[in-house]
Amino acid sequence: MKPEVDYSLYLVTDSTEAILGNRDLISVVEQALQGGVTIVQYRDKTSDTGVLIRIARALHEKCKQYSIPLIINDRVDVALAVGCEGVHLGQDDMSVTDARNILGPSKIIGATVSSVEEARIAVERGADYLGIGTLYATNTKKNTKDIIGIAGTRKILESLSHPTSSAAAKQIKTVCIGGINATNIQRILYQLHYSPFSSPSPPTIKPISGAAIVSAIIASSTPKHASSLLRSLITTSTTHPTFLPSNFSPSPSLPSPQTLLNATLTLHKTNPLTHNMTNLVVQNLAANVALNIGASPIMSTNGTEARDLAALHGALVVNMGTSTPEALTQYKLAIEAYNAVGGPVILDPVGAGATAARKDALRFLLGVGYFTVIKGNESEILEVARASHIPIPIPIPSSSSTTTPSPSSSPEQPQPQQQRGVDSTHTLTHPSKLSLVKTLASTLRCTILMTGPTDILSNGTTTLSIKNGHEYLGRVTGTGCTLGTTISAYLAAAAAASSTSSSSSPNDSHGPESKDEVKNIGVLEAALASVLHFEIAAEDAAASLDVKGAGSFVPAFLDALAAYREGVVEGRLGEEWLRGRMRVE
Ligand SMILES: Nc1ncnc2c1ncn2[C@@H]1O[C@H](COP(=O)(O)OP(=O)(O)OP(=O)(O)O)[C@@H](O)[C@H]1O
Ligand SMILES: Cc1ncsc1CCO
Repeated sequence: MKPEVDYSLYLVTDSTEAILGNRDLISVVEQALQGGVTIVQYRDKTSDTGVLIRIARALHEKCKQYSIPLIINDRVDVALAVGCEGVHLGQDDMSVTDARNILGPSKIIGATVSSVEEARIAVERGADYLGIGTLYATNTKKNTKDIIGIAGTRKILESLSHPTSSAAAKQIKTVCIGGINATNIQRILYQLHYSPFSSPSPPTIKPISGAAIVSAIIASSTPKHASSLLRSLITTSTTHPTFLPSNFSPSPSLPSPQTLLNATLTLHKTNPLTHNMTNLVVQNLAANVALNIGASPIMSTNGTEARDLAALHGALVVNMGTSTPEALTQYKLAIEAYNAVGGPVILDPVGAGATAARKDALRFLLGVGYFTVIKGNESEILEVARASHIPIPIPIPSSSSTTTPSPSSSPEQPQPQQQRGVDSTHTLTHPSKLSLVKTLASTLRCTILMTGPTDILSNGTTTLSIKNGHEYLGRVTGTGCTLGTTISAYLAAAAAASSTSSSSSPNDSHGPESKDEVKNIGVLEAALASVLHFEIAAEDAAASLDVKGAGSFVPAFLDALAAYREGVVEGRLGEEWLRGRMRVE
């Protein structure tokens, strides 16, 4: 009988100097077993057969003491010699069929796959589980060909659970591998719908069964502690992962005007901190926008103070506008600090499609942590989609546009234009934008806002088009960036209000009376409320008699942002008014 295996914390060993150092592998694995790894794979690509068998035998003895299965990488002969529970085969190793013939039906056979086709073949040949990857580049694996990210892994999981897939595909166990550690494991499992139970949720995707870890345990100076930390992170990831703000809930439909007004009242009442790691161009404007909407801004690019700031229940904006290699390490510290306490984090990948350095920076940041909201103009969101391995829609053919094919483009298909600076190109049809934003949101399990004359907002379930705003916004630099600040303030307020009693407030006002109303302000509601505050204020400012152009628009806009908040707080701007002003569908 094949043993029932718990794949949730799958340890893969590495005996190389860079990872294991001069420590004894058996003792490191024993500590990992004490910490709670649920399955062990002995992976050693260099030792001679005699050494492999000796170490495998010793590892098997230890694993048996903890009733944990031992799998041998590649070497079916070694697995046979020691009589352990199974083998793991790479694409260049013996085929699953041959291994099954040699080992028989009772042994566990796993296969590495990095595409839907490889997964299909491994299932057909009778593999028990799939090692899907590489998720992220690591020091030991930098080959970008195999790096498939969250979207590539999800594509494989989706194919396995497709209605037309075989029963074996639906039942097969799966683990993800590549660059997984304590800072990212919850986000990865969340984005891959980890479930210790086999019922798929949502039904379109088969949940991942576990995560394979190499250096986060083997290279750790305290493998027992590293393993037990990972184990507890896996366990809590099924209830509420730490990085999710407390008000996170997938909203089913268009939020009501009253909920949106409540979001503004909550912002006024909580006066939240908005921590901006933003570009040099917009520092001052962003701080002034924050003050006028009713938030408390701090502009800080020093990642070492992020933990202290994250404890103040604010939100973080990471804006790549003028970032440097050094800035990226500071962003990482800050994102980790906010993720650790469930503080909302907004990513604004400014100019992400313009240069190789920005493309790399975006890929780095997407691997660092969870973003509650990712906002950007069309070019920037297209680059987020590329970085997330999501197919790019075909742009509107334009005889006047000089399209620059991207490296991945097929010769026949026009590709969206290369972003020239921080400004956006406008090449997609509205339906393509809707579909892209929705797919991106559901793949990354976050909220995406694509700005432009019509903004598109989606949490993967509800997708909205927002037609408010004024063309002056497009003629003032950094309005997209300051919209990011505005969103952060609304998210922080909604998260703080949902986790504390609505009675504790620094400002007196007619705030939302019932705690339930506050609880209804999820991420989508807060994001929509912030966009409407920003854009209706822009419309009001542009209509002011003193405004003659983009220059005089800026001070009037700050005034209008404050006037909007005051109007809502004083009850002059109510439900009917907002219903008449919002152009959302
Ligand atoms: N023509 C327009 N009509 C109405 N609103 C607009 C128009 N152009 C931009 N906006 C609004 O301006 C804000 C910023 O969006 P935009 O797409 O210009 O951001 P961005 O390119 O990231 O800006 P920046 O890089 O200058 O910060 C959004 O609220 C958007 O709705
Ligand atoms: C102009 C500009 N350059 C880098 S950031 C920025 C502000 C608008 O995004």
